[in-house]
Amino acid sequence: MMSDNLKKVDLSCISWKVIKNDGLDLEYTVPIPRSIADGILKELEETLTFFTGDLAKIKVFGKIYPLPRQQVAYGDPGITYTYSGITIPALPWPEPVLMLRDFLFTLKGIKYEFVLVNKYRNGNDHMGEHRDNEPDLDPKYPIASISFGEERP
Ligand SMILES: O=C(O)CCC(=O)C(=O)O
Repeated sequence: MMSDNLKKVDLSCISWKVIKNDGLDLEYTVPIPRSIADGILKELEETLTFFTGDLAKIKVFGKIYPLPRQQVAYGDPGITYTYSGITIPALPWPEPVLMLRDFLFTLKGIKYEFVLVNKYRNGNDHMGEHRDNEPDLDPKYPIASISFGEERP
């Protein structure tokens, strides 16, 4: 399994960059070598299936829209996440997503209990500008984001 290779990532080479601004406190790094990252993306593509039906719709100012991206959520049993007028259930962790959770624990010492996966199929899929200020999020813990695939221009 390609995600097993995360255990081989040399953590001593990782350098973090920091961006601090009004209301922004961000640390970022590119810790996964391209060859490993591409394999993990392939494994994710082969493993994950995305929400359909009502779970693939959002409500903005009372109006219902189809999501302009694909989405699925995983987490510990019983967790749900409510945002933009929908409540999504956490499905059981698939193996490659668990490996990424373990990788984040190794990197930051935080054991995340939930993940929202967003897939942007092409240049039309997107995520609007937003604040992650949902009541379900615990402000004591930072949000972690891992991106795979193409760079956006
Ligand atoms: O896909 C991304 O990295 C952005 C995700 C995001 O902003 C969110 O899920 O709230």
